[in-house]
Amino acid sequence: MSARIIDGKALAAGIREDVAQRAKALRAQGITAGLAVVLVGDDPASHVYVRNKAQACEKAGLYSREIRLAADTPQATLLDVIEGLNADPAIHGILVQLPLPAPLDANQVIAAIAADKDVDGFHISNVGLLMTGQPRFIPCTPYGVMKMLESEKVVLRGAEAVVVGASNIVGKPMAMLLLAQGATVTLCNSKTRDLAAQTRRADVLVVATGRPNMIRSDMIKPGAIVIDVGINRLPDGRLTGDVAFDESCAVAGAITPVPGGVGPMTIAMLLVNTIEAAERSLSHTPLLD
Ligand SMILES: Nc1nc(=O)c2c([nH]1)NC[C@@H]1CN(c3ccc(C(=O)N[C@@H](CCC(=O)O)C(=O)O)cc3)C=[N+]21
Repeated sequence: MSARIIDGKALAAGIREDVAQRAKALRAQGITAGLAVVLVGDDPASHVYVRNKAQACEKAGLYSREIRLAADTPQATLLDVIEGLNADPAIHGILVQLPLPAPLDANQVIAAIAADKDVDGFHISNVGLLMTGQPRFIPCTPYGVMKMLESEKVVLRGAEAVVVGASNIVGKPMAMLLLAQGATVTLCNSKTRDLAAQTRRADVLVVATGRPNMIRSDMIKPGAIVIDVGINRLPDGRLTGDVAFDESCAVAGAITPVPGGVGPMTIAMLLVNTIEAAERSLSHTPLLD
């Protein structure tokens, strides 16, 4: 038996096509949806993601603006940049690439982003809305994972879902989304006593730890749906996930590859959130005074 490979790249392409249609309809009403990406410092991996995001915007007919700042940019300067984007009518979505170089305070920076332009869904008001079942912006990676599960017609109601990794960006919102669909959710962290005992119970296993190949085939329930959020660059330059892919294919029912799995979906959902923000701006245009 060999697992179905969930093609994130193909699914993302379809979603981006849909965004392109919506962008075209908005342009007909005089609005070009705009995304600002703020990149502080010169981490080479971050540059690759930022370039991918800009390309995806361009292909879908969105305006994108890149703001590159030096690694030693003061906190106050970064906050000023965000204030400017908050007030800029050409910008509907703002993304500040994380992690920020030390000693910048990411929590304070995220809090400064206008909640209705927070297309990452990281602002506490958006986190609170998600947690209480009134989502405004759903964080892109877990949102993309839900779209993959939907496309696979995975039944979440009553399913055992295990999420490994409890970050604000992936694990915690992932758990909330699975719970909202009726799954029984276990959220594991680096202190979990017997991780394998947890993962082996999972009908749906989502892994976001940043540790290459930490999930081995003997930690997977036969037939399980395995979603690998990890993107790790090995010393030889290749990318690998948090799940040992080849051996896990023999056990899982379906599995996402790396690359070509969750990564492209993250970018697609960023475009979805941006077009959503632009559409909302149309219906909430303040009256001139
Ligand atoms: N505020 C913020 N929001 C983010 O969404 C965010 C962030 N900060 N910081 C960094 C991470 C990482 N991230 C990726 C997005 C797409 C791919 C992607 O498209 N990956 C391709 C391969 C890319 C390659 O070849 O390196 C794939 O998996 O097939 C990867 C990583 C978004 N992030």
